[in-house]
Amino acid sequence: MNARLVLDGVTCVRGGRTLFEGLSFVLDEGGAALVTGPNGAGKSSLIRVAAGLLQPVAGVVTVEGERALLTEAAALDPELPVAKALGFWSGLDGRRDAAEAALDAVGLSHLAPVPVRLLSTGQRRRVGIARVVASGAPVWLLDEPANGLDHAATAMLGHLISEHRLNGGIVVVATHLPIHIPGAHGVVIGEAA
Ligand SMILES: Nc1ncnc2c1ncn2[C@@H]1O[C@H](COP(=O)(O)OP(=O)(O)OP(=O)(O)O)[C@@H](O)[C@H]1O
Repeated sequence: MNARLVLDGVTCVRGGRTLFEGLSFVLDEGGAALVTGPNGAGKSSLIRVAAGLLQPVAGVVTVEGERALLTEAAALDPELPVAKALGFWSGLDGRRDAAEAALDAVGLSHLAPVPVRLLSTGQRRRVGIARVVASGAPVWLLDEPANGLDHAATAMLGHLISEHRLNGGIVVVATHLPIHIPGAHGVVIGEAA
């Protein structure tokens, strides 16, 4: 996988408050960053900056490779069966066949025919993770990926992240839950106001 993510002197201001200032790090193939900090510190904002959805007031974000974003909003049609909702996205990515394998990777093949609206919180999050896996994108940007996951599903997430990195992918994880990501670059965002 050809992947690289560089933040160079990035400063983010929201609602008139500086969330982080002059933040720099480089992730090459197989690299990971673990973003931690209290509620409201700016973890989600950093993910959005890395995704190109939020413009920093200073600094530059450089990305090589496609990005896949996981946020609270699963962006899955609630009325569609899980397999179809997932297939919609992987189809857009030109990888329709990847949906089935990704659903299997998160242990939810049995839910393929079930409408998204009937999923539990943790199941919905796992389908969101499957969407990231199915995308084939080398740069994963995961905002609170372990929210709603039980112990086994959190372990599964750790395994998927390890596998992705072994394949040369990059992962940025913002979390307030303990997730062990070996060798991850630690990014601690300052105290909440
Ligand atoms: N659209 C916005 N306009 C102005 N301020 C915003 C906006 N979105 C978020 N903020 C503020 O930016 C700050 C950082 O929010 P962010 O969601 O990045 O924090 P976080 O570290 O992810 O928090 P949490 O752990 O609670 O999810 C908060 O004070 C929040 O109120």
